[in-house]
Amino acid sequence: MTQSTPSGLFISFEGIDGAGKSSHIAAVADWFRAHGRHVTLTREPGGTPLAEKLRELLLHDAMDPLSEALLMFAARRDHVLQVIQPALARGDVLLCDRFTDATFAYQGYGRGFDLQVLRQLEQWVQQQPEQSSQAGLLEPELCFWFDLPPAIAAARLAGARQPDKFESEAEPFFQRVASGYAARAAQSPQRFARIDASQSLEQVREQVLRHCEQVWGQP
Ligand SMILES: Nc1ncnc2c1ncn2[C@@H]1O[C@H](COP(=O)(O)OP(=O)(O)OP(=O)(O)O)[C@@H](O)[C@H]1O
Ligand SMILES: Cc1cn([C@H]2C[C@H](O)[C@@H](COP(=O)(O)O)O2)c(=O)[nH]c1=O
Repeated sequence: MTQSTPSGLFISFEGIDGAGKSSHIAAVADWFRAHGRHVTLTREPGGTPLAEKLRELLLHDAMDPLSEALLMFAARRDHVLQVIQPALARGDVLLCDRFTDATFAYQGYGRGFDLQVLRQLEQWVQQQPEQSSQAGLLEPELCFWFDLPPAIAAARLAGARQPDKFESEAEPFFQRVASGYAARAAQSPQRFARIDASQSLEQVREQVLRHCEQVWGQP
């Protein structure tokens, strides 16, 4: 069950590396601020001092798929408790650069890690007490999914920055990750807004802001 607090709004941004999501989060933040909302901007893995330390390990150190999945969820647990739940309880719009859909796409589909184990970890980390007003699984109300063929993403990233462990993966890995996002979107179409990220920066921004207007722009 998707659950948000009465007034807090949880939105995530997803896609393969280089799909362009980070280029548009600030525009969404500005859109909500212009509509009178307080915005918390954060990211995964990361978002707290502990989770940022884990991010360094995750993005740069070789490890087996189980260690990678456990560290992703350990970072997430701290992030949920220290940042996400408090922000939603305050009624903020919380914009998160990646969340658990990334774990299913990268560790599940990309690495081939057991999806059932990921679902169990998700329950442990994101389940909120039944007796609380936010009972159910904590997850984004909406995920902006920046959909882009891996070959185009790779061309955009080439030379843009020093690649980390994930960005150094070859195209077949990103084909699997992309199929993971497509599968997640097919399973929960009401939670995903697919953005055609192959268009120009300006056109992509228009798609994203049009979606904001349609969903949250009405008085
Ligand atoms: N629509 C676009 N057209 C052309 N280039 C783009 C477009 N969107 C982003 N870029 C460029 O592609 C590169 C990757 O963009 P960005 O960092 O926003 O992607 P990302 O999805 O956040 O990647 P990552 O997840 O790896 O951090 C940047 O150099 C950015 O300027
Ligand atoms: C949350 C999360 C992230 N990842 C991967 C995906 C990216 O390659 C990096 C994060 O880098 P970004 O530039 O900040 O997007 O981490 C992952 O594999 N699993 C996850 O759950």
